[in-house]
Amino acid sequence: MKMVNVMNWQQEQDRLDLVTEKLRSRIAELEPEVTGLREQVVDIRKRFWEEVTVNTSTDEDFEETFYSIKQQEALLSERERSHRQRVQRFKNMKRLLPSPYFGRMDFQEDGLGLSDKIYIGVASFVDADGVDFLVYDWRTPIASMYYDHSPGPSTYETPGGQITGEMMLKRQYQIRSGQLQNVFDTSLTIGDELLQQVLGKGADSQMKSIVATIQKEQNAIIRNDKSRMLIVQGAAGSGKTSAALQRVAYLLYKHRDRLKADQIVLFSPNPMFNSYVSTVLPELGEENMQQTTFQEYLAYWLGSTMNLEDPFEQIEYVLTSQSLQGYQARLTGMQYKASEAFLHALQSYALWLGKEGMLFHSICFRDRELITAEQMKSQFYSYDSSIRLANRIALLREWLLRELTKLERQEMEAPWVQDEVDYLDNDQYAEAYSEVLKKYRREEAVFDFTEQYLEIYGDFRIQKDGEENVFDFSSQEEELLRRMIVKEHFKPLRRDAKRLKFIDTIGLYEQLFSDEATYQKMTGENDVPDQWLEICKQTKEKLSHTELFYEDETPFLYLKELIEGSRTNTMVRHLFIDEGQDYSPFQFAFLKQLFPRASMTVLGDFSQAIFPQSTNLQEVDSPLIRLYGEEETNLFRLIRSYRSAREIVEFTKALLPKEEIVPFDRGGKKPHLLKASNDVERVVRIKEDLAALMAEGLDSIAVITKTAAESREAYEALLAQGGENLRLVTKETLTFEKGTLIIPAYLAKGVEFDAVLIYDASTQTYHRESERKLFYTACTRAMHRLLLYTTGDWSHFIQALDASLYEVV
Ligand SMILES: Nc1ncnc2c1ncn2[C@@H]1O[C@H](COP(=O)(O)OP(=O)(O)OP(=O)(O)O)[C@@H](O)[C@H]1O
Repeated sequence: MKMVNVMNWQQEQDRLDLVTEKLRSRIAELEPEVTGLREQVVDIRKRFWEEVTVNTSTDEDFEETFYSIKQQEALLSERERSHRQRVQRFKNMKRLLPSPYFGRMDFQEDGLGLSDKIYIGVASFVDADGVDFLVYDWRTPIASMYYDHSPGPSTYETPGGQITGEMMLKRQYQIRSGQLQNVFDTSLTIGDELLQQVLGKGADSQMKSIVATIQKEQNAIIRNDKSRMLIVQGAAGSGKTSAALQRVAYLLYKHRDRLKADQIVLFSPNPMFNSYVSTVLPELGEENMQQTTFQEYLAYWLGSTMNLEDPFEQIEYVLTSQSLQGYQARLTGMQYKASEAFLHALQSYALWLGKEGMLFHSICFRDRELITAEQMKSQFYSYDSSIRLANRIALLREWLLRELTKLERQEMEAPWVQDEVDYLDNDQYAEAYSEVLKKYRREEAVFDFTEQYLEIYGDFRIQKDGEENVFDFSSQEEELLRRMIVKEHFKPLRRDAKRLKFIDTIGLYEQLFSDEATYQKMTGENDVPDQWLEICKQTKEKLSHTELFYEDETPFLYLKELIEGSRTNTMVRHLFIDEGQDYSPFQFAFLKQLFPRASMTVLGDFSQAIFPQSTNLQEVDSPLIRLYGEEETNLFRLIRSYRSAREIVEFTKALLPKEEIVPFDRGGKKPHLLKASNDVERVVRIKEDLAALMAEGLDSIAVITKTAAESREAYEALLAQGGENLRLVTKETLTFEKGTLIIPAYLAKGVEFDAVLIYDASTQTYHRESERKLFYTACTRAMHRLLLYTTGDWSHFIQALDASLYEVV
């Protein structure tokens, strides 16, 4: 690091003052205009019809009116567009004002004499002449050089080709309220002083933008716009989430004329994470993308008819139910149901169903089968087998609706209808009649009804004209009423038919889990997993209660869509999947199908794969690479870890077999190991440590446990010892707040804390190889301090470490 000398400092402050002044005066200049524009637009809207001549008496007049309206419309939308742009510019200037830029580079382009001073900030600011860029937006092509190069020969890409030249100077600034706080000149060997400062700070309840200190390897990810699929395998704390959010902002800028924030979707690991990252984009002056979780999607489509297990219940089972019967089979089932093999099995199964084996629910009415499952089946297989399954289902639906209409007509004669009519006393009768009338007028059946009514009313008139007393008004009215009654009763049948409820999806999914030979016949799959029959038994047992295991939910929905026709969302253009290692190959294939027009960015860390259905992101034959093919896929690896102090990274890195992770050089304290002789002593110790950490100024602390039950136990034990201001985090927790949290490791994914206390690092708790990654994930949440506790023997993951990596206290 080299601090700039006093003379340069003064020059920089003078330049800053100048830019600040220009910003101020432009803001003052624009303010009335921006407000004026808004009023103008409102005004045009209000007077829209006053301004157009509405005259349609002749063709010519009509044409004139038409053009007059068109003209008004064009004027209005032009005003609106320019209004929007101006407001955006105005907002950008206001955002720039306190800290107009964070970087500068002096660049001499080859072949040009003078070097340019390029200042970089969160938005562009052009001088009044409209030519001179006082500040460049960090997303402009030239600004890329700032992140990619140190002083020396440099290049950057523009739409017109590559520009080369010499970077003479690279400078970083910290500016607050228009005052220079720090100025650093950087070079390759000196490193990133600003980053040192930023990383030394405390954790926040909201993620921050990293725009001022984006690293070269992150910049490549942020700006890569070439491939359909971008995969980032990055160590814990290497900035995957940060880079993803910067990438969203970059894409919104680069494609601002055609891409809107709601065309980008981020899949997050849990709802709390949504709140954690929600301020980054607004901080960068962009609107937030859509955020969701995969579970939310499943719940939307399946939640109303089935009881769904969520991924956290699934992981609790994996972590706590080893001793239960059938545990191993369920685990094997989880893996199989997550695989591409099972996806292919379902595809083949759907083809098989095209020929035989479809299952339907009979349509029943008043304890009678109106249309039997067998009738539907034979109707279904009477359609040409070359028609796609989903299209044949659509044909069957049409057929059913027609059949229902016929049956409805027949049903009018049924005695129960007459009973129902008779049952009405006079008042009720009149009331029901007018109710029925009103209702049918309101609803879609109105045309249908009017037709019927006219039919009857017409008859009445004809008869009335001819023979005065023959007409029996009440019998006609009764007939109408009978029709209405039947129609009302048939409504749910029609609605269910429209919604394809006649397909026995549960039965079809259940049917798959038959003995090996049948499974092979239906799917063509020769390999079934071990303990197949036990897997079948468990799955069926769950289905019999209209429940689904988490691992069955995506396959179930997929099968449903293979039969009914798949849903697609063509509006979404970019999909971001964070914690990508926790999604199954099956889920990825599903997402690809769901968003056919979207590019995908998948970020993850296989070392943090804590769910049994995980996907390895970077293996040569990873299903993820196969998803769009190698040609369409770019794989990036991030190995530098920014989150934790060096000592913590060295400790956590050693927990993994051979993971390449390079700590960012920020010193701290070694992890502390504390062994207590019993639970009470441990909790008392934790309470004291919490107080000491807070006294050090660390205000975001997490006590991390393995399971939800352990979290509750820790929470209660701490409360019993007089612990204060503790917050127990469960899967229902929606917001992320500062303070002291008690949280299971799987919910702490993706977030970070000043200090992490591992509540129980004993060998009983972290023992199995599959728990190594969970333990690693928990420890890597720590930025500045990591403390581990036990009352028994240390986990053998710790025992295997070199003693120099920690301090026993
Ligand atoms: N270039 C950078 N400049 C400043 N801070 C950075 C940079 N890159 C990463 N960080 C910081 O490092 C921390 C970890 O970043 P982030 O959460 O994005 O990592 P991650 O790879 O998603 O981590 P994990 O997989 O462990 O959840 C954050 O505090 C982030 O602000």
